[in-house]
Amino acid sequence: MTTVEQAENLILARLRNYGDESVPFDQALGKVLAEDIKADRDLPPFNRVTMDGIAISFKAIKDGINTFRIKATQAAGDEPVEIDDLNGCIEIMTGAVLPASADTIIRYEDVEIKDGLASIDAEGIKQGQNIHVQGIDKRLGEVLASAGQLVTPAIIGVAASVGKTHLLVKKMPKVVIISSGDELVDVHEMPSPYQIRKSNSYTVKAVLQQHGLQPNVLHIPDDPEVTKTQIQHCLQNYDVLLLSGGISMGKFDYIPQALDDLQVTKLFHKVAQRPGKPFWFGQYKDKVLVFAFPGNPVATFMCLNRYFLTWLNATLGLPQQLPVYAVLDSDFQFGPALQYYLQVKLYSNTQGQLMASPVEGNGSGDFANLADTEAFLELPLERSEFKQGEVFKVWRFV
Ligand SMILES: Nc1nc2c(c(=O)[nH]1)N[C@H]1C(S)=C(S)[C@@H](COP(=O)(O)OP(=O)(O)OC[C@H]3O[C@@H](n4cnc5c(N)ncnc54)[C@H](O)[C@@H]3O)O[C@H]1N2
Ligand code: MOO
Ligand SMILES: [Mg+2]
Repeated sequence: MTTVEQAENLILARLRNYGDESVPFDQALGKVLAEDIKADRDLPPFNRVTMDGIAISFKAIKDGINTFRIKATQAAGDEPVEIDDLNGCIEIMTGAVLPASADTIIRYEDVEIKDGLASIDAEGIKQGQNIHVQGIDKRLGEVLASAGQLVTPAIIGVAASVGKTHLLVKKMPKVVIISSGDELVDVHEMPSPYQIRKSNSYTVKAVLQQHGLQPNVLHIPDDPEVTKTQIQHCLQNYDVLLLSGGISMGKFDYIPQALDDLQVTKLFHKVAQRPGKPFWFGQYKDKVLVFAFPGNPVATFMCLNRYFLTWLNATLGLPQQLPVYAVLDSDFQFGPALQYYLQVKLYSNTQGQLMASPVEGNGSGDFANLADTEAFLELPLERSEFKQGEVFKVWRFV
C-alpha cells in the first residue's frame, strides 16, 4: 500500500502554474501577490504630529520662554500654519503636518491654556519630541510587501495606503467539489429515516474559501453512467476535481471505475493511514488533478487538509507551514499498521509547551466531533503505544 510519504511525494511532483491576474485589492485576501507593493511616498509622507497639544520652536525654550501666544489651531489634514516669532505657538492635533517653523510638540496634559496664552514647565522637554519623522518608516519606492507573500489583512491596508486599487496576484486553480451518494439530501430537505444530509461539500467549500478559492459544487448520484458523464464534463472544465465518497469496496462505489474509463491515470489508490485509507489520486492528460477522498467526513476533512492544502501552498509557491510539534497529554493506543491521524484539541501549558489532548470519538463517520477538533496529531505507523509527554508533529487547521 502507498505510504503517506509516497502519497505526498506523488502529489507534490504535480505542481502547476496557473498564471497571474489582477483583482480589486479588497478582494485579494488569501491570494498570493505576484508583484511588489512599493511606497508611493515616504512613510510617513510628512513630519507627522503624534500628540494633541501645541507646536513650538525649541529655540524658544533655550531662550527661557515658557509662555506662548496661540496663533492658530491646526487640525489633521489642514495646511500647516507657521509660527512668526519665538513667542508664538500653534495648537495642533495628532496627524497634522508639523509646520516648518516648529520642531517640538508639547501635549495638552503638560500645557495650561488661559486667555489665548499657553504656559508650560520647560523641564524635561526634548527637542523633536512627539514627531513621527517623514520617511522614517519607509522611503518612497521602498518595497512594503513582496511578490510571493500571502495577502493578509495588513497587506490589504498597505495596498490601500499606497493607492493600489488592483493587485496582481497568482491565479488560483479552478476547482470543483463533487460529492456522491444516493443517501444524501440537501441542507433544506428533510431526510427520510434512511437518508442523511450532505455535509462534506459544505465543509470542503468552507476550507477552500478560507484559502481564497471559489469552487463550484456538484453532486452525483450512485449511477455509473451519470457518474461518468458528469466527471467527464468536469475534466474538460476544471483544473482540480475534489471528490468525496464512492471510492471504496461498495457495490455502488462507481468512482474509481469511472475515472479509469475516462483515462484518468491512477497514481495511487489506498494509503496506509487512518482516517482516509481509500484515498484515490490521479491525473488527466498531464493537466487536471483528481483528488478522490473517502466519503466518511473525517476522512474527507483530514485528506483535504493534509494533502490538497499542502499541494495548493506548494503550487502557489508559498513556504510550507513550518512543522509544528505538540506534546501528547495522555497515553494513547492504536494497533493497526497505519499512520494514525489523531484528532486533538490544543492548549499551552504553564511551561509554554503546546499540548495536544485527544478528542473522544467514534471513527471517521463521527463528523460532529470535528467541531471540537483543532488539529490532527501524526502518530508514526510503526508504533502502537503512544505515551503521555511524547512529542509528535501536528497538522492544525486555520
Ligand atoms: N469492505 C470495506 N469497506 C470499507 C472500507 C474498506 O476498506 N473495505 N473502507 C472504509 C473506509 S476507511 C471509508 S473512509 C469508507 C469510504 O467509503 P467511500 O469513499 O466509498 O464513501 P461512501 O461509501 O460514499 O460513503 C461513506 C460514508 O460517508 C458518508 N458520506 C459520503 N459522502 C458524504 C457527504 N457528502 N456528506 C456527508 N456524509 C457523506 C456516507 O453516507 C457513508 O456513511 O468506506 C469504508 N468501507
Ligand atoms: O478512511 Mo476511513 O476514514 O478510515 O473511515
Ligand atoms: Mg463506499
